[in-house]
Amino acid sequence: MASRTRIDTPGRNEHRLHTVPLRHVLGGLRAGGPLGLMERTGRRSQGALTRLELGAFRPFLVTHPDHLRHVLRDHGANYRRGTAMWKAMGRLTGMGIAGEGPQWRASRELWCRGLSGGAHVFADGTADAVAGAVADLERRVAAGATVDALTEMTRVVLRVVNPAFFGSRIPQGECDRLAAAVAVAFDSLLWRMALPFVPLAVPLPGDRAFTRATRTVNGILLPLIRRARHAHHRGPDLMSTLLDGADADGRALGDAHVAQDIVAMFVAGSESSALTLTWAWVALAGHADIAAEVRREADAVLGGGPPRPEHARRLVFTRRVLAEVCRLYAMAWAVPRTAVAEDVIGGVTVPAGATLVLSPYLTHRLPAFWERPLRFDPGRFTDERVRGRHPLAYLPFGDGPHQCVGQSFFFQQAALVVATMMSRFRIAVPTPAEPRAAVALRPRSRVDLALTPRG
Ligand code: HEM
Repeated sequence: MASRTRIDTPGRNEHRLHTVPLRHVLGGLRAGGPLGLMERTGRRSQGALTRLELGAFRPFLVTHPDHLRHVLRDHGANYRRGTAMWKAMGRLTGMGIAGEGPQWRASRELWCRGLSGGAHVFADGTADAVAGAVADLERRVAAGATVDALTEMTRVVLRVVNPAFFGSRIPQGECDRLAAAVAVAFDSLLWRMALPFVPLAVPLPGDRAFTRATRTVNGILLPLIRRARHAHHRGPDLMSTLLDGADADGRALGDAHVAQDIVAMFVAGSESSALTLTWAWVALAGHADIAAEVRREADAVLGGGPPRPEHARRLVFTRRVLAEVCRLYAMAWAVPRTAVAEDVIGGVTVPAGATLVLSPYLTHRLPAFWERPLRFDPGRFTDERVRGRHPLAYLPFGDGPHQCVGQSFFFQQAALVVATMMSRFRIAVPTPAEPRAAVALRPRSRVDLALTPRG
């Protein structure tokens, strides 16, 4: 399918360029869509730097852990976010945590401080939110009924977000309305992402929906921020951390900066968490022995009672299961970067301005780093096996300066969600689910969960 244009060190995939001509790109897309094309290309290139020939647009696909270390760590300053996707997203998420430069750094420091301190400060809120969401579900479903996995996981995630982000300052209904509006605004940017050269003055599909949705977002967030700013008492929640923090010039963050950072958090954190939890049910349904082990651990740790913050740390096997879900269903299947200056990666010249697409999804399937990569095996995440692996062979949360700030928050809430659900329900997924590549890795069709309360 593909041809090799240059071989610097024969037999060593990290030192050659692999090219995929346009007709093969189109053939691959027709046969299996974007994800099918990626999987086919990944199998052929086996970690070699790959150039996809798409006419005028010729991105490099980067999957080898050594190359990822080069781009994300060793020469990270040369690879920035300035791709069309990030530029379009900037209209929604601003130039704080979702940007680059000094304002991004100031925002990042605040979010890291809030989330690392928060892991214990708002952990009670997280555990209570999980308990409440699962109890609601128990009340709503009749034995054997099926529910939409993604809808239910989104509901749980948003219950957790409210105390963590807002100190439960807004009613849950408003938090859900905010999340829905952020999702609509984000989806409406698709045309602007695809056609970044079209000026804003020229209307594109999605523009009106974007304006309406951002009006809703601001209508909910800005009054909330103003009230919190003038309140006498502020809590340990993330919005308070932002309000008490300073920007790159040492000034308090403005209302718009705080609002855009919160929107960025919804975009980065909510859907990815809900989707990963959805994939966890798909994976467990296909592996009865692993599911039984998760249930045994849930019963032993929770003891039939509600989840508590300290349980998250003790759910060791469940966390390994989640780590393996993040490997096989890497939400951020493609992470774009732009090269600022010309560079050489593994002997291959990458020109200034080139687009690079890093693909954790493909890296996680490289047989040179993962034995039987398609097998679901949480045993890959024992401390010993993690230590024995290339540090960049596993990067569902990215790496380098922009590495995810919500990783430990995700594992904490997700472990509690899985354990609480397992201790309350017998869970089946009646129809197998396959992934498709949208901005995140989504199921091709609705994933049903058949739930039977355990009594
Ligand atoms: C399964 C869940 C999640 C996955 C797979 C995930 C994945 C990622 C990845 C791959 C990146 C790096 C993007 C890049 O390099 O351009 C990232 C960044 C980020 N994530 Fe997550 N994430 C998850 C959950 C969360 C949560 C729960 C939050 C917030 C509470 C969050 C907030 C962020 C933020 C703010 C960034 C940007 C950091 C920066 O640019 O400095 N993520 N995430």
